[in-house]
Amino acid sequence: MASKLTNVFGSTRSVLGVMDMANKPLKVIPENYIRPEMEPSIQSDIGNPLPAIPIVDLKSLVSDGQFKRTELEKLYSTCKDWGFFQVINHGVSPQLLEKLKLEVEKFFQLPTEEKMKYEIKPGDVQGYGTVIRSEDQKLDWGDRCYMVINPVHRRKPYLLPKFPPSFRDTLESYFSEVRKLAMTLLGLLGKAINMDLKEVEDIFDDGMQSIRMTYYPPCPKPEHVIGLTPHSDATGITIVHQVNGVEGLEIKKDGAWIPVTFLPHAFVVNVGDVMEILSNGAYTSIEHRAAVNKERERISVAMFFNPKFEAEIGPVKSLLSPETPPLFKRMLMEDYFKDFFSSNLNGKAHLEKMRIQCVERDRGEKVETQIQ
Ligand SMILES: O=C(O)CCC(=O)C(=O)O
Ligand SMILES: [Fe+2]
Repeated sequence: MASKLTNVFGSTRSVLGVMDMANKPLKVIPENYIRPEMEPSIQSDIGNPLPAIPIVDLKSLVSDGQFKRTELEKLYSTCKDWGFFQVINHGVSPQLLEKLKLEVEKFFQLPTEEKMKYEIKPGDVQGYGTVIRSEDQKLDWGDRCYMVINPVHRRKPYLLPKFPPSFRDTLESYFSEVRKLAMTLLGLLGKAINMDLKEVEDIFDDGMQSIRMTYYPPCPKPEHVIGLTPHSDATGITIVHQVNGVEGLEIKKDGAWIPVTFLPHAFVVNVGDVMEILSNGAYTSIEHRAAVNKERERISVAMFFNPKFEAEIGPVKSLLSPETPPLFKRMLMEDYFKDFFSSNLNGKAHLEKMRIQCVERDRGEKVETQIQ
C-alpha cells in the first residue's frame, strides 16, 4: 500500500504492510527487502562468548537523592566506550510494562485498514508506515509507527489522540514514567562530565520527546533482510524496551556487529548524536540495527529524548576552552531534526555533517565564534 507525498522532508511516499506480507506463506522474499550489503554479525561459540553489555543499576548509583562517585565514573566510561548500556532498577513498574505489552500487541494486530488511519500523511514523517524517497529504496523488515509526543501542542491530532483509549492511557503513563527515568539519566550523564544540573535541565526540560514502535515479523530468510537499517539516533538519549522479550538488537563495536542480550525487565539505553555533540565528543553515539529471526515476531518501543525545538544544540559552553575547542557546529534543534528526517537512515552520516573539520578548526575563525 502506498501514497504519494511531497513535503518539507523531500518528495516521498509511504509504504506499510510487511506484516500482511509476512503473514502469508512466502516462498520468495521480494527483491526490495533483500539486503546483500549488510555485514553479518559475529556469533558466539564455545570459548568465545559475546561481550556482556554493561549494566547500570540505578539503585546503587543513586540513593536518597545522592549519587555514588565510583558508580558515576563507571557510567561515564560505559557511555564513552560503549555508548550503550542496560539499566536495571529503573523504577518503571512491571505492571505498567505488562499493560504496555498487551496494548502494543493489540495495536499491531489491528486490521490493516484500521492502522491505515494513522498512515504517514503527505508532508510528514510521523505516523504508521515507512517513508520512501526513491523507487529503488531498500526496505526494512518491520512495520513501525513514529510520532512526536512532546511538546503536547506538536502532537498530530490524527495520531495519538485518535488511538484506542486504553492504548492511549497506557502510553501516557509510560511516557511520563520513562521521562522521569530519562531526566535522571541525563542529569547523571551531565554530572559525570561536570555539566551542572541546571544546564542539563535548561536544555532538556519539556524537551522534544518522540516514540517509535516497531513490529518485526518473523522472516523465512532472516539473514537476507534487516529489521532496521544501521543508524545512530539523532537524540540526547534513547530508551528502548523489548516489549515481548525477543532479542534482535545489534550494535557496532570496534568495527564488528554484535548481537546483544539483555536481562529481563532491563531497558536498553543508548547515547544519541545530540549527546555526542553536547558533550563535545566526551560521549559517543552508537551505531545499531535490528535483526529479525525465523521463529518469532519481535516488538520494540523506543523513546527518544531531545532538547527542546527552540534550543541551540552544540557543545555546551562550560566544556569549551582554548585547549578543548568545539568539535561540532551549532544549530537549532528544530533545523537539526528537519535535516535528520530529510534523508534515510545511514549509519552516523548525519552526525558527521555536524563535525567541524580539522581544516576549519586549524583556520581558527570558526573556533573563536563557537567558544564564547
Ligand atoms: O528495535 C530495536 O531494538 C531498536 C529500535 C531503534 O533503534 C530505533 O527505533 O531507533
Ligand atoms: Fe535507534
